[in-house]
Amino acid sequence: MKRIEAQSLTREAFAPFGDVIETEGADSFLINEGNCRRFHDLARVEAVGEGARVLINIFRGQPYAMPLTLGMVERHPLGSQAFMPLSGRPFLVAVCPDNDGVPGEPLAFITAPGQGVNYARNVWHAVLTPIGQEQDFLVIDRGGEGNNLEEFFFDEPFTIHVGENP
Ligand SMILES: NC(=O)N[C@@H](O)C(=O)O
Ligand code: NI
Repeated sequence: MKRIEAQSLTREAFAPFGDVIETEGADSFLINEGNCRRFHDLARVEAVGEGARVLINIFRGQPYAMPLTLGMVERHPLGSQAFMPLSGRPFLVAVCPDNDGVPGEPLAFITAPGQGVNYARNVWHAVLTPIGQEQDFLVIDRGGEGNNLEEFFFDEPFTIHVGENP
């Protein structure tokens, strides 16, 4: 199996796949008479198709063994999908470029505490991947009519490593 090393998550590196949700480097301004700072417009939410609406969910994810064996990625053709952890633990993110409907080699990222991600519509990604213990996430994605899930199974899985010396 081909080995993939997870890299630290940055807005720049993740930009082709969506948004990094974090306060660091974000536009912000004071509201509520100066008692609150609004970190503004952090990610682009998309919800298209018949009856499309934006859903706010909480996902309670179970941890995956590391290194991760990645055999399948998925995408949502009708909407974006954002994952914001409700605790400070890092989690694993994996995305793939699209080559005419077929995912290319994955890129893997380890989040820093306080970072979340928003997968842009139709971006190939691994399912929610907590590390080490159960973790809750606020998830914003698309509801409505139609099929919003496309899965791709790799002929040969990848192994994704976090923080090891290659
Ligand atoms: N299926 C579902 O709602 N979750 C996945 O889309 C995922 O990205 O974890
Ligand atoms: Ni998804």
